[in-house]
This record gives sequence, structure tokens and C-alpha cells, in this order.
Amino acid sequence: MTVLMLTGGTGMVGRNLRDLCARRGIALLAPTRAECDLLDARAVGAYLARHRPCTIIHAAGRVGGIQANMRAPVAFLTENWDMGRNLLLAAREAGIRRIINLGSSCMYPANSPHALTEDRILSGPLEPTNEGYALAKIAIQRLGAYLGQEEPGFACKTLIPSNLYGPHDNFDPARSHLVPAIIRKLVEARESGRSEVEIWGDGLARREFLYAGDLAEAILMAVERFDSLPDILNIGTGEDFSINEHYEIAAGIIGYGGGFRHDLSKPSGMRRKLLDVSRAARWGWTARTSLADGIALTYQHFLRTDHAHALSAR
Ligand SMILES: NC(=O)C1=CN([C@@H]2O[C@H](COP(=O)(O)OP(=O)(O)OC[C@H]3O[C@@H](n4cnc5c(N)ncnc54)[C@H](OP(=O)(O)O)[C@@H]3O)[C@@H](O)[C@H]2O)C=CC1
Ligand SMILES: C[C@H]1O[C@H](OP(=O)(O)OP(=O)(O)OC[C@H]2O[C@@H](n3cnc4c(=O)[nH]c(N)nc43)[C@H](O)[C@@H]2O)[C@@H](O)[C@@H](O)C1=O
Repeated sequence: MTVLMLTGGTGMVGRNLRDLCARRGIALLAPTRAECDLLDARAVGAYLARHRPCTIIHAAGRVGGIQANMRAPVAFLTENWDMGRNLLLAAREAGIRRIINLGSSCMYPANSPHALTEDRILSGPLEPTNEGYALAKIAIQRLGAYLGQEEPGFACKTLIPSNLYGPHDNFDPARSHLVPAIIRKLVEARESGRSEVEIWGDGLARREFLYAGDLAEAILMAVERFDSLPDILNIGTGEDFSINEHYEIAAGIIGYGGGFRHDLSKPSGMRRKLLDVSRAARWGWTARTSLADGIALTYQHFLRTDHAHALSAR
């Protein structure tokens, strides 16, 4: 029987993938951290030896927005490296030959004015605000490539998503990425009647946000068509918007009519990190959900979260 294993099943990507697998009737082994702590090499080895999955989707990680990364570079570097290292080396020992690893657009050199192709990794300095995280991501991708050279039949292939958002996103202000932060702040302002919302930085940086449900579809296509999957593949919309435009689009959807104030004391991070998604299109995948539609779906999900209930209870 083909056993498909997912790490990070309780996270945003993992939960969107589990939702999709449930809709398609696909069985998935998704151990929680308590069942398989990826920072514990012995626990990982024991789990893989016991369950021997055919394919592993690695979606676990220490993940957070720009401020979370700036606050904890040591943890973002060491935890993400340790998780990936433990998983890949244990997979080799257990004779598991197929791994789909999630990287991040942070792996690319900072501030490229042009769309980034997969051959640009390690071609320039990284963005300082998330360098630790990016170094771990690059090192895991390289470890997978080296193992493929040493172990006949072993293949660890890396999908490089752009920024992500969607249902099950992290709305905690201390860790959230841009889109969930915008939704929470605009709802908070609308509920409290505030006439101004703070935008971090100058608002001119650009971001490419992919709806997590579209990534889930790409991951399942990667499982189904693993042999034709390139070793490294950008997964994004191929379209970016300024930070200001993200706030404006969300304000129209959420019904916030107030103004904005730029807090230049807050970091802007990379000026741009647009992915070139032509390789993915040639392979047979393109994103389906527009930013406006995705924000509307995420907003509807947010309204069912405890964060939203707490806001309306004030
Ligand atoms: N969100 C984004 O914008 C982007 C994310 N990515 C990548 O996508 C992947 C998923 O990200 P996302 O879903 O947003 O992240 P989340 O923070 O939502 O989820 C992280 C997952 O990893 C699990 N995890 C953390 N530490 C451990 C551990 N020691 N052992 C086992 N599991 C652990 C968490 O479990 P628990 O619930 O117990 O904490 C959780 O299930 C990551 O590789 C990330 O780097 C790439 C580009 C953009
Ligand atoms: C996804 C990928 O990339 C991530 O890096 P990032 O793209 O810089 O992270 P972010 O989603 O938090 O976007 C931040 C951008 O948005 C602006 N901004 C405005 N106002 C708010 C705001 O209120 N919150 C946040 N978080 N940002 C804001 C902020 O000034 C900056 O320009 C890594 O953390 C890492 O997780 C990784 O893998």
C-alpha cells in the first residue's frame, strides 16, 4: 500500500493539504509534533522505520513573518536545519526514496528587480531580515541533492513557494505574515471605529502571495507526477503587488473605509521577490486563485476563528 506521509500537518500548508486529501479521499499519515518531534533524530528514525512511507511531504518548520524572523534568527536557522537534516538522513536509513521538500522564496538573493528563476539560488546575498531561515532552507535543498547523488533512486525534490496565505493561516500578531496581519488589523479597526491603520515600512515593497489551497494542489500533483517533477520548482502566481495594494484590496473586501499611516520604524524586508513560474507552467501547474478571491476566502475563514470572536466580543 502506498503510504503518503506529511510533516507539519497542523500548520497552514499542512491543514490545507489535509483538507484537499480529505475531499479527494486520499489517505495521509500526518504525525503531530508529539508523535514525531522532528528535532529529535532518534524519534524521527523510529517513526520512519515503523511506518515506512512511500513518499514524504516535508511541510514542517519554524515559520513566521518578518518580525518573528528578525527576533529569532538562531531558532529559525537551527530548528529548520535540524528538522530537515533529521528527516532526510532518517529517510535514507529507512530506505525511503521520495521526498517533496518545501523551500521558500526567501532562498533567493535579495531585491532582484526581475522574476527569479530556479538557477538563481546562491547567486547573491540574502535578505538580512530572514537570512537564518533562508540559509536553513538552502542547506536542506542541497542536502537532498547530495543524498540523491550518493543513494541510487533517492530523490528529494524542492518546491519553492512564494509567500503564502489562506484558511488556517496564523493570525497571531507576533508571528503572522502580511495578509493575515492585514485582515486582523482591518477587522479590528472596522469593529472599533478607528479611522487609521498602520502599515509597516513604506508600503512600496512588493510581494507575491499564493493561496495555500493552490499550493496544496501543486503538492498533490508533485506526488502523482513525481518522476517528471523538476528537482527545484517555483510555485507562485507570477504576479506581485505592493504592500500598499495588499492593504487597499483587503480594505475593499472587508469594508474598511478609513485611512493608513506608514510606520517607517518597522522593517520592509526584501523590496521584491517575484518568482518566475514558467518552469511550473511547462510542467503542467499554474495558480488558480486571484489575490482578491483568496483574501475574500481567507477573511471568511478568519471570521470563524477565536481571533475574530475576541474582536467582536470587545
Ligand atoms: N507561510 C508562508 O508564507 C510560507 C511558508 N513556507 C514553508 O511552508 C511550510 C509550511 O509553512 P506553514 O504551514 O505556513 O507553517 P506553520 O507555522 O503554519 O506550520 C508549521 C508546522 O510545522 C510543525 N512543526 C514545527 N516544529 C516541529 C517539530 N519540532 N516537530 C514536528 N513538527 C513541527 C508545526 O507543528 P505545531 O503545530 O506542533 O507547532 C506545524 O504543523 C514551511 O516549510 C515553510 O517554510 C514557504 C513559503 C511561504
Ligand atoms: C514567506 C517568506 O517571506 C517572509 O518574509 P516577508 O515576505 O518579508 O514576510 P511578511 O509576510 O511578514 O511580509 C512583510 C512585508 O509586509 C510589510 N508589512 C506591512 N504591514 C505589515 C504587518 O502588519 N505585518 C507584517 N508581517 N508585515 C507587514 C513589511 O514591511 C514587509 O515589507 C519570511 O518571514 C518567511 O516566512 C518566508 O518564508
